[in-house]
Amino acid sequence: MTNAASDEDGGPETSPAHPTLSATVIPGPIIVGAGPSGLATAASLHLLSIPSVIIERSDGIAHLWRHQSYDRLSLHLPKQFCELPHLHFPSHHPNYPSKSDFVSYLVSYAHHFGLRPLFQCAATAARFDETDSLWHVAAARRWPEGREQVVEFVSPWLVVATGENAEPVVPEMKGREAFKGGVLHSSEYKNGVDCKGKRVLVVGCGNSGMEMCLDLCEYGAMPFLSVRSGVHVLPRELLGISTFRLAMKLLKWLPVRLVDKILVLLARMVIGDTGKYGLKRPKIGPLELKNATGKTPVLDVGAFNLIKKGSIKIVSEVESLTRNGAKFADGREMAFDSVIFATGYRSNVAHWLKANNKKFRLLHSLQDCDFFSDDGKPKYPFPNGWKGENGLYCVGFTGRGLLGASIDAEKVALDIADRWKNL
Ligand SMILES: Cc1cc2nc3c(=O)[nH]c(=O)nc-3n(C[C@H](O)[C@H](O)[C@H](O)COP(=O)(O)OP(=O)(O)OC[C@H]3O[C@@H](n4cnc5c(N)ncnc54)[C@H](O)[C@@H]3O)c2cc1C
Ligand SMILES: NC(=O)C1=CN([C@@H]2O[C@H](COP(=O)(O)OP(=O)(O)OC[C@H]3O[C@@H](n4cnc5c(N)ncnc54)[C@H](OP(=O)(O)O)[C@@H]3O)[C@@H](O)[C@H]2O)C=CC1
Ligand SMILES: O=C(O)C(=O)Cc1c[nH]c2ccccc12
Repeated sequence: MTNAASDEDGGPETSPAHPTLSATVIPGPIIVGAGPSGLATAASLHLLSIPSVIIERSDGIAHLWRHQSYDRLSLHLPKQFCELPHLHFPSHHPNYPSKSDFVSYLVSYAHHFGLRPLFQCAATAARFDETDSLWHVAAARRWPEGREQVVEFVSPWLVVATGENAEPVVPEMKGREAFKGGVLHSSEYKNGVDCKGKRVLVVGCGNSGMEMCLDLCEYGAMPFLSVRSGVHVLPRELLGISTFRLAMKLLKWLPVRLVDKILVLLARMVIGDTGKYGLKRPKIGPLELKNATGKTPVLDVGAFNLIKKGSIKIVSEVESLTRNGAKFADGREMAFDSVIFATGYRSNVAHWLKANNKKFRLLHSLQDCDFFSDDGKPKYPFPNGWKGENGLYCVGFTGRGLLGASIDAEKVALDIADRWKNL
């Protein structure tokens, strides 16, 4: 077994830096997060014979996929672009695996590489101690009988794999307390079974917002999609092949701006002028925008057609919620039964990686951590955001989905292996 903390094997050792806190010295890297990124890193390390410990706040692997996504979710990219290093998807999985296919792939992946994360174990504070040159990660661990304990893990390496989508973002909105209907974030939406005949306002037109509107229509609800700024809508398939695959092929020969022009032109031929229906395209092309800001184009699986038919109604930015509904930036006011915020997610790194927390740094006169910005993402864009100083690594913050996470994971494992040999 390569992936278990030494407290399960031989009893904890006490760190000299914190005599009051019982600390577990990890014989390899500490990986925070058992999503695809953490699992991919641990598997890649395992193949290099390096043990690691994954700590995960949830009760199992891939929390986002098991608990924070809607029922109809499937991958928008073909499986070849979503697989983790060293293990293919089973051949019987469809080209675009469903959520449950993906979860079962991740479960087999963890099993295949003998990965056994410590569950119900949330990193609450991590810092590099210059006196012992080690990372100290404090975590809140909940035991099966419900007892909670603060534990500490100590290692020369810390791999941050908590994801770009760690916490739902719900914007503060005037009138929210007055609204008497239901309010959800997209991470809580499962399906539209309770929404038949209801007027539902969906705020945010990324992939989640668009696909929930499609789902709501199929359940007989009346969705209204609030759009704040531009968005690129591309059909999931163009010319009979996956749009993403086509883009990857074209990028081998052509610069990104030209590929973007081709994609937008083809999309216009296939689905028409999205701007005419209230979904204006940003000036920057879809791939260039994704690379620069992480903003993902919508890979449409049917919502746009319903927008054209008028089954999904586009409305402008929400100005405020009211007792019965919402007021919009264009002055209109409408009644709604419920509101779903499909307003995205954020990283939580700034809350627990203390070298990145300005207040903590000032209080303890710690050096500035140059690696993460205040939004909890690495300052250096792909492909340079995976390695910090003093054995700090970061996997899955490239703004490039699962493919980016896999690339990071392999780099991190090789780099740690290099240092491992020289210990
Ligand atoms: C609805 C949805 C669909 C998506 N579909 C695709 C797709 O089809 N293709 C694609 O390439 N990408 C997709 N993405 C992007 C997505 O970010 C990745 O697919 C993937 O889940 C990222 O993996 P990750 O391990 O980096 O992060 P996550 O999957 O978010 O995993 C991070 C893990 O860290 C844990 N964690 C967080 N904080 C702590 C803490 N303090 N202590 C301990 N554990 C912690 C979380 O519980 C979680 O299990 C999608 C994202 C969303 C939201
Ligand atoms: N099957 C798949 O592959 C799926 C993949 N995903 C992925 O998950 C990630 C998250 O997607 P998603 O949940 O859609 O989030 P996104 O971050 O992609 O989109 C958020 C949307 O909410 C809007 N928004 C944010 N804040 C506000 C605000 N204060 N007021 C009004 N509008 C606001 C944004 O508008 P603006 O542009 O103006 O900021 C944007 O339209 C993405 O990478 C996405 O591709 C999601 C669903 C399915
Ligand atoms: O769905 C996501 O969040 C992804 O990040 C997948 C993805 C990575 N690179 C892209 C480029 C265009 C569209 C989707 C993706």
